[in-house]
Amino acid sequence: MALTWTHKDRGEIRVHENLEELSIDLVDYIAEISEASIKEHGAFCIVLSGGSLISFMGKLIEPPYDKIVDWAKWYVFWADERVVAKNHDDSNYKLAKDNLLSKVNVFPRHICSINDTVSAEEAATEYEFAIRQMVRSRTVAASDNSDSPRFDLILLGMGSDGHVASLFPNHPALEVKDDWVTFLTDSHKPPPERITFTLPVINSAANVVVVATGESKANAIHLAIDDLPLPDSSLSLPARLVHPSNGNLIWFMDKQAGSKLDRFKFSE
Ligand SMILES: O=C(O)[C@H](O)[C@@H](O)[C@H](O)[C@H](O)COP(=O)(O)O
Repeated sequence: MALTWTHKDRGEIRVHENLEELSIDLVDYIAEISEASIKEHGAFCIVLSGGSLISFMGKLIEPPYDKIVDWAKWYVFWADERVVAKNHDDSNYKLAKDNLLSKVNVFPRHICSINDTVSAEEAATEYEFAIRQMVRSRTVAASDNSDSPRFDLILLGMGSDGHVASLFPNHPALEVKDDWVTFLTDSHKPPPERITFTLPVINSAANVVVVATGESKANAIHLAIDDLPLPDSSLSLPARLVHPSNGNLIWFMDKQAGSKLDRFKFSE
């Protein structure tokens, strides 16, 4: 059974016994938000990331989800992408396509991925333009209080350095406010060229999920969730800057990633 609680300003925290339990809870949650979004506005705009997250979504292609999810209403985006060809093993698009999207009935025209034939800068500009068109046509909702899209669900992984999407500690991309999508040519993790959603876009979503597993994430999880002064500025821990202004934030983790949370220290 997951241990679940709500932190006063860091959202809901779900600590799972093991990865199997985490993955069942995650797909249940995705299916629930999908259904609610489709009921509310006729579409489900979901944003994916790379890394192990996609493997935790694997149960979506199995019964009962394969049949109960209304795949035809899904619109799929990425919070970040490596600027490589779509058939390259580093591509987040390829990862999701091979393991999820090719196995369910999402319409190819509802999949909004980057142009892999242009530079990182051009790919970021084109991707933002495509999303702006979808906000204009109301496929993607608009935020009520800022110039941002309001995605139904943004799914983020987290690195052991606390990076989310391709927003790395102390990188200038963290400070971009006016663009929805920005680009990097010096990513702290290879490959160096990437595009990423900016913080205002992440923080305008209706629901944001951060998934973190394994002991290597325990320190970053502790710093991102517990009330601690950070060693330097908050820009040193991107996950701490995930804070939806008018939406829900849920942290899905296993007990190894949660092992340094104050909650467990105090209950020992
Ligand atoms: O673009 C990338 O380099 C990865 O997608 C990366 O951002 C990943 O999401 C996190 O590092 C968490 O990855 P894991 O969940 O696999 O540890």
